[in-house]
Amino acid sequence: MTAAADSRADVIVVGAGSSGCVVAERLSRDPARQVILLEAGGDAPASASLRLDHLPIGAGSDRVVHYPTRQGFDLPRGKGLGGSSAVNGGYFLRWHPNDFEGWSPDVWPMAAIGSAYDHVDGGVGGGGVMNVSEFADDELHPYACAFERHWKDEGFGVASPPWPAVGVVRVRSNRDGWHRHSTAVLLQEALRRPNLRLLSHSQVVGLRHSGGRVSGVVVGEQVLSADEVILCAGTLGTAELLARSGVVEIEDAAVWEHREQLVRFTPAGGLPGHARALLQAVLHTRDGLEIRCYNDDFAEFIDGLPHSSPAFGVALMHPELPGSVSWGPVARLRIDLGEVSGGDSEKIRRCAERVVSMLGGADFEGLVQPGSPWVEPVIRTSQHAWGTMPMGERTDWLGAVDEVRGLRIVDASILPTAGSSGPHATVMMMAWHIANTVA
Ligand SMILES: Cc1cc2nc3c(=O)[nH]c(=O)nc-3n(C[C@H](O)[C@H](O)[C@H](O)COP(=O)(O)OP(=O)(O)OC[C@H]3O[C@@H](n4cnc5c(N)ncnc54)[C@H](O)[C@@H]3O)c2cc1C
Repeated sequence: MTAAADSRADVIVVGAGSSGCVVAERLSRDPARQVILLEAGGDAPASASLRLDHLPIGAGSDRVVHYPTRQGFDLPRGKGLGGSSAVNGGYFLRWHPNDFEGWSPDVWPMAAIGSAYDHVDGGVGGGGVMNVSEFADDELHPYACAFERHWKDEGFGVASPPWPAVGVVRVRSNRDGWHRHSTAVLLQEALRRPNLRLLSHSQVVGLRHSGGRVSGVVVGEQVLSADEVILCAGTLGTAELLARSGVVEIEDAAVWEHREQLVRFTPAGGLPGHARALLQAVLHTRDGLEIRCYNDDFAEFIDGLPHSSPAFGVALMHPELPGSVSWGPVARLRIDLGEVSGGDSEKIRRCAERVVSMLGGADFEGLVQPGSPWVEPVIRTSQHAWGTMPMGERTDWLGAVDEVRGLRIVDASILPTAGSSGPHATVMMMAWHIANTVA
C-alpha cells in the first residue's frame, strides 16, 4: 500500500473506548469500507489488570488521563484500548425505560433501544457482545446482603433483569468471573479484517476542516483523511478536540455528572472478608437517587488513595443543574462541575440521613460499629461526565454535528438526558444503534 493510501480511509474513528470499539467493529463489517481506529493510549490491558477489585486510576497509572476540575477533584478517564471500560467500576446497568422520554421516538423507538441493549448485554440470559451477568446470592458481600434485606423490609420491590426499576437492583457487571470485561474484546476478531486498522499510541491533536467540512485528523506530524470522522474520544476527550480545533463553539458547554455524597462508617470488629467487587447492589429511589452499597474503603480498590473507611453513596441521578466546560487560555480544558441546586441538596441530605439510620439498624448489627456512621459534607462525583454535545441540540439524532459535514460524535458527549443508572451500558447501546443505522 502506498503512503498516500495508508493515510486515507472512508471512516476514521477517534478513540477505542466503550463507544469507539463498538463503532469500529460494526462499520468494518462491510469489507468495502476502509476504517482507521485511532487510540491515544496503548494496547488492551492484560487480564490481571482487569480485576474487578482493582481500578487502575490512581496517580501514576498509564491507563488514565486526569482532568482537573475547579472543585479540586480530578476526573480520571480511561486511556488505551478499551478506554474507560477497562478501568471503571464494572457496574453495567441499563437505564430505566422512561429515561428515554426526551429522545426522538422516530430514531430511538423503545423497540430499537431494547434490541440494541440486547445486542450489547444479551438480555436476561446474557450472551451479548459483552459478557454481562448479575452477582449471584453466594457472591454477595455481607454489606450487600444486609443492604438488600433492609430495603426489601422497607417495602421496596426487587427489579427483574435486564431492566432496572425503582427498588432494589442487583448490579449486573461486565465481567468474566472476577475480571472486568473491557470493550477491547469486541476487536479481537474484527482486527483480522484487512479493512480495519488500529493505530494505538496515536493521539489526535486536531481536526482538518475548511468550508464547513471536516476532511481528516492530525496525529503528530501526519494528516489522515477520510470522508467521515467519528469522534469517540469520550466526553472530555471529544470536548478537548473540538475546542482545540475550533470546529464548533464549545465555550461554556454544559457537562453533567452524577454528584454523590458518602455516608462513612467504622466496621464492627474488622472488615467482613475481602471484597472482590466494588459495587454489587443499589437502590433506585422514587425521587431519582441511587443509593450505592460500596463493599469497602475506596483505598482497597484504587492505588495511592489514603485509607479512610467504607462508605455508602447517595448519588443524584437526575441533577437539576449542569457544570460547564470551556477552553482555557493555556490550551487546557477547564471543567467546572457547577453547583448542586438547593432542592437537590435537600434531597441528598434527607436520603443520607436514611442511610445513617439504616446502618444503625438491626440489618447491619455486627457489621457496623454503633454510632459510627456520619455524612461526609463534600459532594463528590461518579466519574460519569456526559452531555456536552447532546443529540437533538448540538447534533442530529444520530450524532452528526450540526452545520459541519463529515463529522459525527458517538460517545457519552451526545447523551441528551440523564439516566437512572450509570452510563456505560447506555453508551454502548447508543453506539451500536447509531453504527448499525448508518452502516
Ligand atoms: C473511573 C471510572 C469509573 C466508572 N465506573 C462506571 C461504572 O461502574 N458503571 C458505569 O455505567 N459507568 C462507569 N463509568 C463511566 C463509563 O465508563 C463511561 O461513561 C464510558 O466508558 C464512556 O465511554 P466513551 O466511549 O464515551 O469514552 P471512553 O471509554 O473514555 O473512551 C475514550 C477513548 O478515547 C481515547 N481518546 C481520547 N482523546 C483522544 C485523542 N485525542 N486521540 C485519540 N484517542 C483519544 C481515550 O484514550 C479512550 O480510550 C466510569 C468511568 C470512570 C472513568
